[in-house]
Parts: sequence; C-alpha cells; structure tokens
Amino acid sequence: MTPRKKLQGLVAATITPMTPDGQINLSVIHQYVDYLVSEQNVKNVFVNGTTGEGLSLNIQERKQLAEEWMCQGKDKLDHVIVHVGALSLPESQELARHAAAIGASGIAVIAPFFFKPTDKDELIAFLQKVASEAPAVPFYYYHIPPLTGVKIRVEELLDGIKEQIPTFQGVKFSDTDLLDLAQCINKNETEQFAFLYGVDEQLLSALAVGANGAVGSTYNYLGRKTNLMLQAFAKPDLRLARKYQFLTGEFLNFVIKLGFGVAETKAVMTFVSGIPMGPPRLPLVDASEEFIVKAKAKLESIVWPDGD
Ligand SMILES: CC(=O)N[C@H](C=O)[C@@H](O)[C@H](O)[C@H](O)CO
Ligand SMILES: CC(=O)C(=O)O
Repeated sequence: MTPRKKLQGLVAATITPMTPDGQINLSVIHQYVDYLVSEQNVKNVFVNGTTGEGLSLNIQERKQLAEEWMCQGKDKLDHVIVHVGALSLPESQELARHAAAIGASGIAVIAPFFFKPTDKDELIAFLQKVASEAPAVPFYYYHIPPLTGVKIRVEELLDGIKEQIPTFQGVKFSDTDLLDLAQCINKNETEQFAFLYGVDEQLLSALAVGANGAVGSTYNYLGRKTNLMLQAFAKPDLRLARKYQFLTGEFLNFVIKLGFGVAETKAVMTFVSGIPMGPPRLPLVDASEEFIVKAKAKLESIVWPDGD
C-alpha cells in the first residue's frame, strides 16, 4: 500500500464474493484486485459496506475479508477502507481494532440503525467510541439515510467534529441532498476532509459542488468510463463529462426500473468481469435470469464517446 495520499477519485464499493452454497469466497479476491486495477483503473476499495453485504456477515467473515483485501491489495491498491459499522458498539470497536492491526488505510462507520441516535450528539458519541479504538487510522462517517433511516444532516454533524474525533477524515455521502453536501464542503474549506459521493447516477452534480471523489457499486464495472468522466470534468470539458454521466445514468435508470440492488450488482459484475460473485445472502435473493439478459443487452447497446 502506498502510504496515505489523500483519498480522492474513484473507490469501488467491493462486492463480497460467495460460493453457490453461501459461504464467503476469498479465493477470487486476488483476481478481483487485478481486474479493478487493470481493467477499471480503480485503485481504492471500500470493503464490507452496503455492496459488500457487510451487515449480513458475521465478525469472523468481516475480518477475513478485510485481511484478504489487505493482503491481495498490497503494492497494487492505494487505499483499502474497511467499513466497521455494526449495531453493537463492542463489535464495531473490535472491527476497528482489527482494521488498525492489519494496516487498513481508513475505517468507516454507518449510523446504528435499529436503535437510532436521535440527534447529532448521540451519533457523535457512538462514532467517537469506535474511532478511538483505532487512533492512528483515518476515520470516515458513512452517511446513507435511505438505508439507515438516520437523517441527521452532515453539515450539522461536522460542526466541531475534529475536537471529538481527531482522526476524522471525511464522509462517504450516499444521499441525494446536494444542498447538505455543498454546505459541508463550503463550511469546511480549511479542513483537509475528503467528501466522497455515493449516488453514482448523479456524481457529476456532486463534483460541481466540490466532491473529491466517489465510493460506489458501479465503479466495479463502470470505473473506467467514470474515470473518463472525472478527467473530462477536470479539464474542464463539461459537454463530454455530461455525456458520460448521461450514459452511465441511462444504464442505471434502466436497471433501477427493473429493480436494482446488491443482488443485481453481483450479477452484473459477474457477467462484465467474468469473476463469479455468487449469490447474495438472505434476505437478498438472486437476480432473475430476465434481469440478467436485459441488463446485459442494455450495457452492450451503449455507445461510449471513447468508441468502446
Ligand atoms: C444504496 C446503495 O447501494 N448505494 C450505492 C453506494 O452508496 C451506490 O453505488 C448505488 O449502488 C448506485 O448509485 C446505483 O444506484
Ligand atoms: C455503495 C457503497 O458505497 C457501499 O457499498 O457501501
């Protein structure tokens, strides 16, 4: 791992490969790392998050996955961020200590979502207890209100956060509220926080208000195209950047109408990369054959500006 460049650009939210009988399948992670680096030009990963079904795995499995990503990513990946959020504080702390022990480049935590924090102070208190178990590891808050139901605005959360969480380094922002994101960026200009956006279909809008990069499921298989969008934005060639966003959006709009979640992401990644991602874990169920046929045809029908 090359040490500690600021996290920016694309981060793939990794899928957890599983065997047909539902065990985690560590044996393909080596190939998965090579695929991301050489085929998608993506060198950062976010392990055990939403796409990785992190909350459906047991502690042992989460540790094994984090270790395997660290081990296979050594000298190949720039950042391995491990999601260590859990409903149980001691479990989350144990995962944070483990991530620190294996040398993870960052840890991230979602808000607990069964018993929920009702205000900023309760949420910070929980995050602080986890972060302090890994005092040398950059800490990211993972904001994903559509799944956690915790809608505390990030702008409010960040106010004074460094005093309570000295390792605080940024936010993975998976919400459509771009006003909140913009205010976060605006109010923290002097900090070196990383704002990583997590709604892939509208990343360009987040870049416009100053997001530093993105964490998402689609960068597993649309990383190369999305990198071209980032390049066009940086140039700036906004017409070209929009073209890429419209096309990735065309695919996502199509699959979202069919029903698109982690199971479908596993299926898409399997047919695009050729690496068997296997089934999801219950309560998620396998994507249908009909979904796979239609999604594949849609993806193949898209004509990209780079002629690919
Ligand atoms: C809810 C969810 O899984 N969000 C992902 C990451 O935050 C995104 O990468 C989406 O999968 C993507 O934007 C497609 O909707
Ligand atoms: C999508 C995302 O960022 C995650 O899987 O956590």
